[in-house]
Amino acid sequence: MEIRHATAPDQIHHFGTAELRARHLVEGLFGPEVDGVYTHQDRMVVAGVRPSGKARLTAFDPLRSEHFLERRELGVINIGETGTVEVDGVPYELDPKDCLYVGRGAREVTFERGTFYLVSAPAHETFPTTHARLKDVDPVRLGSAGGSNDRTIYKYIHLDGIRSCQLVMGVTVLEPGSMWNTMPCHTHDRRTEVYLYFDLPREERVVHLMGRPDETRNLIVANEQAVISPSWSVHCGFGTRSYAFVWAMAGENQAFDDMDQVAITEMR
Ligand SMILES: O=C(O)C(=O)C[C@H](O)C(=O)CO
Ligand SMILES: [Zn+2]
Repeated sequence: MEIRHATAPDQIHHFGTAELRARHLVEGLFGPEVDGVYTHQDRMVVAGVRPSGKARLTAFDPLRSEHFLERRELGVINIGETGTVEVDGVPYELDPKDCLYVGRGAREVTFERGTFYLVSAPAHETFPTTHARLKDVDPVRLGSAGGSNDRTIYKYIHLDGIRSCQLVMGVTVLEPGSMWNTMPCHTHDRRTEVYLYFDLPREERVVHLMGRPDETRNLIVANEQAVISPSWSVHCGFGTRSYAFVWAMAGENQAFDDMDQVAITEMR
């Protein structure tokens, strides 16, 4: 597991493309074993696995704990075909884009088939392990074809959905022909947010914008890559094709709407 330190807003104007990517872009998440990045931005763990047999969630060294979820909670989204996550002997069959929340204290978590994206944050309390299916979630339709941002937000882990200590997590799916996510954009100084882009054809890219609203930078992002956005950073993007993405947050509060909106005319 790779460790990444936090970035302060006054550092970003010194970054060239390579340093910006090294600090904020997460590539190569979906190997046969669970692996990923431990970021000091709100101490989130961003990981993934595309199991070839049965893959196990282990206690990586940066955690210094007996098992991964000893002091943490976990959100899992299946971005591939149907697969199984087993938690302490209980199997959960996740269809494409389904979510599983795993509460603090679970000891043995395994993955079979499917392609699983994992986000974890420190937890002070145990909430029940819960499976939520895409088809059972109330979709929130936003944007318009005219704005090239006609999209549907599926909120899974949030104050009115699956309860958690810190994690807030869901999936946004763009309609064919719509390219913009999260525009107009926002920051939320209370939370770090990580986007994982998926369902994007191999040759296509998302131009992801980050940085302070008045000093943005871009990352060119491929399918199944994630971007870590510090609390002070905007996070939005434009695809060369439609795509979906998983958004996940942790930090001070869990109010989804607690956003500091940025007018398009204020962006630089
Ligand atoms: O398409 C969108 O807009 C989003 O999905 C926005 C994210 O959910 C987000 O940034 C929440 O803070
Ligand atoms: Zn956000």
